[in-house]
Amino acid sequence: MNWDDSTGTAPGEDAERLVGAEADGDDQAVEAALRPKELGEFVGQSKVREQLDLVLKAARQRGGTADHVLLSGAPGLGKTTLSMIIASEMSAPIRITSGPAIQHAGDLAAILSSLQEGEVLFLDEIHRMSRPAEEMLYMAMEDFRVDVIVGKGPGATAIPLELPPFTLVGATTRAGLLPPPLRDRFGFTGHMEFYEPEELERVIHRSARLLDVDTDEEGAAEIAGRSRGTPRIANRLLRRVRDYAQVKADGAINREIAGRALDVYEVDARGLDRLDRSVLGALLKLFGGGPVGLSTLSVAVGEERETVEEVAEPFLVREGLLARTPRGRVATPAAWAHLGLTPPQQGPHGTPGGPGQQGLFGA
Ligand SMILES: Nc1ncnc2c1ncn2[C@@H]1O[C@H](COP(=O)(O)OP(=O)(O)OP(=O)(O)O)[C@@H](O)[C@H]1O
Repeated sequence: MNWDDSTGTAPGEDAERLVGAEADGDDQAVEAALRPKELGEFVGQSKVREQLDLVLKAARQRGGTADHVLLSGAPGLGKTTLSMIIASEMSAPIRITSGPAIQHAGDLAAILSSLQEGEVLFLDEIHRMSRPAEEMLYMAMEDFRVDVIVGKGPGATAIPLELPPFTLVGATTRAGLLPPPLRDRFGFTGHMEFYEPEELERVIHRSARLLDVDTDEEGAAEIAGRSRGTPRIANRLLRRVRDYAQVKADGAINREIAGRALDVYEVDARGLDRLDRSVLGALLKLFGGGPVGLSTLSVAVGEERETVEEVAEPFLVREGLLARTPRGRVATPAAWAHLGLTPPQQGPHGTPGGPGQQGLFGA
């Protein structure tokens, strides 16, 4: 069986969902207020935190600039937050940009040449930078130098430009897409994992304090369980539950209020939303749990193939509810249990419905 642990999401579509991990406009305003400012305040990611703490302490003791840092992991796990903490721990200013914003090498040269000594340059979505900019970055990272090309064609000349030492913090959701020469130039790479429910509870309690919302232990646990391992989603759900508590109750959040609020928003106990449940529901009810081809499944739920594959499936796969196999999508026993359905009788070869079903629902 070919289990796929992809966590990539389609940025645009995911951002529109309450349980989407990408930031939406509403998040951006609040996130700044909720970001931890120091490494000690940053919840979870204990390995990355411990290792980064050493990198930063050592750099401070040497009175130098910290090594370049690469942070990889799914959206909303705290890469931007960590880059700001790196700058603050190094008492350095930070400049924030992203790969898609740097289309020409000249864009990058303009940023690099205006950096101050020790400054942190945060480059989000570093895997989406253009190739010429990427090549310029190699030299800047290694030698703190860039060649600025003046003129065009055969008369073009390269003018070397010295840069002050700086720390590049690159963030990527797809570390595998980075060319090895770029990856190798980072002194430290931290991989951000999804958060455990207890860690998300701490994030929620901290945010509730900052937002001045009364939340008890069980209320925080209820929200954490539906937050898909992601602090950004936890903070967003907390805000929606706060609204509900304010309008429908006395403003305080407990398990019952959190559960009722998130039921209104159609985020279930495991963090699945309407789209996830409709994909899973079709797989179980229409195709007996599969295997079924992606195209057939997409038509059945009335969604684009890409939406099912890139928006709904990664979380279903991660949760062990759906498997991508060479013969198509297959529901796991946990999927039947989650939707409260009984799987069909096991066939002689172990597949729900038996061998007669194989190949029935092609791509
Ligand atoms: N470890 C953490 N402790 C507390 N809050 C956190 C933590 N990680 C993230 N958050 C909160 O989650 C929100 C999203 O974090 P952040 O913007 O750093 O994620 P990101 O990984 O950079 O996302 P993207 O890849 O979409 O840019 C922020 O409001 C931040 O306060």
